[in-house]
Amino acid sequence: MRSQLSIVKIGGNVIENQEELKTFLSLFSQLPSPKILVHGGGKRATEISERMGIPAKLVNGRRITDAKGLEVVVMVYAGLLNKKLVAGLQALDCNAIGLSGADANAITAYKRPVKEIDYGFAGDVSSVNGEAIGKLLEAGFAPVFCALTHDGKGQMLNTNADTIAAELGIGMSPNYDVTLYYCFEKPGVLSNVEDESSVIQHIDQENYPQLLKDKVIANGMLPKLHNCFHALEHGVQTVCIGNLEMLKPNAQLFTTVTL
Ligand SMILES: Nc1ncnc2c1ncn2[C@@H]1O[C@H](COP(=O)(O)OP(=O)(O)O)[C@@H](O)[C@H]1O
Ligand SMILES: CC(=O)N[C@@H](CCC(=O)OP(=O)(O)O)C(=O)O
Repeated sequence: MRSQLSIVKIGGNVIENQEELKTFLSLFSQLPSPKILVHGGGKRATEISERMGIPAKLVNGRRITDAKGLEVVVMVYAGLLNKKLVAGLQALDCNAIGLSGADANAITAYKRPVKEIDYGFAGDVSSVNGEAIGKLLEAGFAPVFCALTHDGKGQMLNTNADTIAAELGIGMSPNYDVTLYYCFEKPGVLSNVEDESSVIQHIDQENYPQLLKDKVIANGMLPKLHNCFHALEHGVQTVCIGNLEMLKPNAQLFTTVTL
C-alpha cells in the first residue's frame, strides 16, 4: 500500500506571529508521519535586508535577487528561519531536519532566463531528488525546507516557497499519495476577501475559470492557485488551502482544490 505524505507550506504571516507560530509547530508536530514542512519568510528577508542597508527590490510581489540580496536570503531562509523552526520542532519531539535544495541534492533549479524583467538569482525548479528525500522520511525525519534551490554547479538560487511545496509534492508523488497544505492567515480562498466567513469549500477545473474571470482570485492567490493546479496535474492527490485550523484532526472550514 502507498503511504500518505503530508507537505505543509507556511508563509511569512505565520512565521512572524509568535502565538501563531507556537500553535503551528504544535499542530505540525502532531500530524502523522511521513511529513515535510516548507517555509517562506519573504517578509523577514525584506526587513533584515533593509536593516543591513540593502534595499529589497520587489516587482509585482516577486523578489529581484541580486548577488547581495542572495546573501541575505541564504542567511535568513537557510539560517535564521530554518533553524528556528527546526529547534522549535525538536522541542516538541518532532525529529526535524533542516534543508535547502542543495542539501542531499534535494532540489535543483536553473536561473530564470531574463525576459522583460531580470529576476537575478531566482531559480525555476528542474528536478526533485525523491530518492534522497524518501530515505530521510523512511529514517523517521521530518524534512524542513527553506525557499532555496541550487543549480548543481555551486550556485544557490532563490525560489518561491509555494513553488517549492508544489514541486516537492510532484517529485514525491510516484511513491506517495501526497496532500499539499497551503497554510496562510485566511481560513481559505474567500469569495469576498474582506469576509472571513465566505470560504469557497471546493475549487476544481469547473469553477476555477469563473473565479478567475470574476477576479475573486487576485494578488497572492493567483500564483498560489496556479501552483495548486500545476501540482494536481502532475501527480499530487489533494491540495488544501486554509489557516492553522485546517491542520486540526476534524477541521471542516478550508478550501479543497482538486482537478
Ligand atoms: N480570494 C481570496 N481569498 C483569500 N486571499 C486572497 C484572495 N484573493 C487575494 N488574496 C490575498 O492573497 C494573499 C495570500 O497570498 P500570499 O501573501 O502570497 O500568501 P503567503 O502568506 O502564503 O505567502 C492573502 O493575504 C490575501 O490578501
Ligand atoms: C523568488 C522569490 O520570490 N522567493 C521568495 C521566497 C520566500 C517566500 O516565498 O516567502 P513567503 O512564502 O513568505 O512569501 C522571496 O524571496 O520572497
